[in-house]
Amino acid sequence: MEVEEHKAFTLSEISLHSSKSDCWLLIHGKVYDVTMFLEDHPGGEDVLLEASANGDATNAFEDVGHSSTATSMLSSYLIGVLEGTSNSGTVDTRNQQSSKVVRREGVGFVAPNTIKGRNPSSSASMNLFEYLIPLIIFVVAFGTWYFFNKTKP
Ligand code: HEM
Repeated sequence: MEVEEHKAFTLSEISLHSSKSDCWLLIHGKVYDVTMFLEDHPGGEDVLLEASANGDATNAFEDVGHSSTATSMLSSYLIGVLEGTSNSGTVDTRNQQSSKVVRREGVGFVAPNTIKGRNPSSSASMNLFEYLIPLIIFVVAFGTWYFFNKTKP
């Protein structure tokens, strides 16, 4: 579909589509229908539904640090633009977003960029702790077992 054919939607109209059976996202002034993508999204459907309900999903999308593959996938879900936006979608409505946090079931509220492995500066130290702590536990447990078995009469 050519860009010129895209419909213009108002913010209130876009906000009506934030359910599992009908989910739209507003990213960089463009409107995407991600209903069919919910189940396939590597980050899970909850974050998409949450971002959809929050109004403008631009920050949520950008904060995750999506790959260029993810960004290029956007065009396949494009259905229109935000009213008052040029078709290049340059408007920035991010300040209208009610919240910058996303909810993952059972985990409470976490900022998208704190999700494991997505922040390159913290991922190195995260990995170190992930492996170091179990290793220390294992060494202590083995040492204790060895000590008691060796000192047995
Ligand atoms: C149409 C919009 C979207 C598309 C096409 C998309 C696509 C993708 C893709 C392909 C990945 C895999 C990693 C990568 O290639 O970057 C991903 C990961 C992720 N996405 Fe999205 N995404 C979209 C919107 C969003 C939004 C609005 C959020 C809100 C927070 C989000 C949150 C995440 C998270 C948290 C991950 C990381 C999963 C993990 O590594 O554990 N995505 N997304």
